[in-house]
This record gives sequence, structure tokens and C-alpha cells, in this order.
Amino acid sequence: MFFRRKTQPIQDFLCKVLAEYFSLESAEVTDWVSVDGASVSVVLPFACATRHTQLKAHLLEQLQQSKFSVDDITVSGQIHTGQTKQPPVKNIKNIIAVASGKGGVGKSTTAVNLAYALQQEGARVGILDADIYGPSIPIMLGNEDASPRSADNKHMEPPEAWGLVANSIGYLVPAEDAAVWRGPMASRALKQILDETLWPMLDYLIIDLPPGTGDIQLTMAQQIPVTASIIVTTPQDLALADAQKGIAMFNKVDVPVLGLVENMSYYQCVKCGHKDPIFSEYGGESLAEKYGLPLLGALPLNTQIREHADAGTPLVVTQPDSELANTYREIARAASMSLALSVAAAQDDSHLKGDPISFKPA
Ligand SMILES: Nc1ncnc2c1ncn2[C@@H]1O[C@H](COP(=O)(O)OP(=O)(O)OP(=O)(O)O)[C@@H](O)[C@H]1O
Repeated sequence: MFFRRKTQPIQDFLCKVLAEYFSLESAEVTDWVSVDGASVSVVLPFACATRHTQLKAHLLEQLQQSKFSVDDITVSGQIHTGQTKQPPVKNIKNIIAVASGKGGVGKSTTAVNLAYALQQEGARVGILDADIYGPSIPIMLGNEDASPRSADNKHMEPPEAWGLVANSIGYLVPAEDAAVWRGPMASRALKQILDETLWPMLDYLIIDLPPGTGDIQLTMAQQIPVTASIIVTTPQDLALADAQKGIAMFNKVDVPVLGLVENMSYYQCVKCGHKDPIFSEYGGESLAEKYGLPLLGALPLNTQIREHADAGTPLVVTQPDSELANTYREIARAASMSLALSVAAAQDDSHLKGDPISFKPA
């Protein structure tokens, strides 16, 4: 009892500082702080490693200006596991589906850069290309010729590109073969790739869904233990209308939508810097407002994004200090936090936190 009386005020103080720092309520961050004598440990349930040093400095500064003092503060991250209706896949804590209603809005490009951005924020990440009919992830990762190795002819070791594990139908069958598969076969193939890949321990598996919101996407969203989704759209009315169908689809299968990413928000002239909203303005913002969803971020129509995708040299990895990479990391942090808050809201404070017990459905 004596111990508790002594540390509780510091705990409360740090929770208040943290809540202000992340624009949250104090109650939402209570579990993140633990005080042991004069040592403080802050464990964030989302990926934001690039901010840990800054956050630690902020906490120390606030403590200095307060009546409290501590010997040491550590800031680290530990991603929790979200609940799903379907049994989880071995070693995977959370599956995030990246979807778009309309094709060609930059869903795959965003999924790839987001995966690397999450990794740079300290998460263990993999990517699965579910675009059975037009797998583009192998091209974007620059390892089109790779194929998964199998020691037992049953399970696949996923190829690795730029430090990220990935699997795709594109590594397994010629494009023309998959292109004629009917819907159920495509969903079955995806489920099989997901289950038979020897994924290492992952905080997030990003799934690049095929474009659209038809039966195939719905079946995939139902059959796969998706923890949450992200919708990519352009600000154009046509894309927004389809993005709404995407939100409706995830609502139907009870998969939370973490937020929207507005891609190709504007074109910025490389010579004069003028911004031109080619695909209209404020589309993502108004859609996010309409559905009460966060707008996780916006990316410009930019030649570098296209060139890096075509060349198989993911922008976030090869240009990590660029403004664009920074934007992808901001989106990654926002998505990861949104997921952590949704996980916390959905489960009581007990057993599902921390590393999951690795198990496979019977
Ligand atoms: N912000 C951007 N700026 C410039 N080019 C982009 C941007 N985002 C994506 N692209 C380019 O647009 C094209 C389509 O992108 P991508 O394949 O990611 O879209 P998609 O929505 O996944 O398409 P599909 O629905 O056909 O799978 C690609 O050539 C890609 O390089």
C-alpha cells in the first residue's frame, strides 16, 4: 500500500503528459506507464520508434519542471493482438487489409510503402499480395524472379525484399494462369498462401486486397482473420463513391476501418512548387468526416513515388530521409495508433496483451 501511494502521483502526472502529447484521454494511456521506485517504463502499444527519443526528452523536461523526479525513463513499443472472428494465423498478431473501391488509385504502392514505414517505426512486418488477378507487389519489391522455398513441399518460406517478408501469387504461378481463376478459387488460393507460408513473428501482416468491393473481396474479408483495414482513395468523386462501398463492406463483416489515405491529393510542380489538385480537393477529408474516420494522411501525385514503384526500389527504404518517406511514416504511426486504440477498446485489460501464444487452428 505504501509503495502504491508513493508512485501513483508520478504515474498520474506522466499519464497526463503522455495523453497531451498524443492528444488522447488520460484513461487511454494509463496502461502504458509503469513506475517502479525511481524507474519509469513507458511501453507504447503502437509503432512509433522514430519518436521514442523525442518523447523521452519531452517526459524528462516535463518532470524537471514538476515536483517529481525519477532516475531513469525507458520508452519502448509492444504491439498488442487484435481480436478477430476467424482463428488467428500462426505468428501473426494483426492483419491489416489495405483496400480501395476503385482500381488504380495507388493501393499497392501505399501498401508497400506503409509496410516499410511501419517497419522503420519498429514493428515486425510482412506483406501479402492478395491481388490474385494483378499481383504487383513482386515488381514493387524488385524481386519478380523470387519464389518461396519449401523444405517439406507443404509450407513456404516467404521471399524477403529489402528486409521485408512477402508472399504473392505472383511468385507462385504465371500471371495468365491466375487471371482465369473464378472468385472462390481465388479466395481459396489466398487463404492457402496465408496459412501455408512460414511467417516469422509479425506485429502486422499487410494484405494488399484486389481492387473493388465485390464478392471476391467480401469473401476474402470474411475468410481471413483481418484485424482492421485501411482504405486508399483519391479525392475524385468516382473514387470516393467506391471508397464508401469499401467502408460499407468492412462494416458488414465487422472489421474496423482504421482510416483513409488520400493518394494523389495534388500535383506539385517541380519547377515552381505550385500545387494543382488534379483529382479535386478535400475529397478524403469530407469522406473521413462523413464516416467519423481519421484521415491518416495524404500523398501527392509525385513522379518519384511512381518511379520507385516501377523500379522495385521502395521509396521509404531507398529515400528514408525524404519528405515523402516522412509522410508515409506519419501515416504508419497514425494507423498503428488507431489500431492500438481499437484493440484496447475491444478487449478488456487482460490476457490478450503482449506476444500472442503461437497456435494454429485445428
Ligand atoms: N502518389 C503517387 N504518385 C505518382 N504515381 C503513383 C502514386 N501512387 C501510385 N502511383 C502509380 O499509379 C499506378 C497505380 O498504382 P497502384 O498499382 O499502386 O494502384 P492500385 O490501386 O493498387 O491499382 P490496382 O487496383 O490496379 O491494383 C502505378 O503506376 C503507381 O506507380
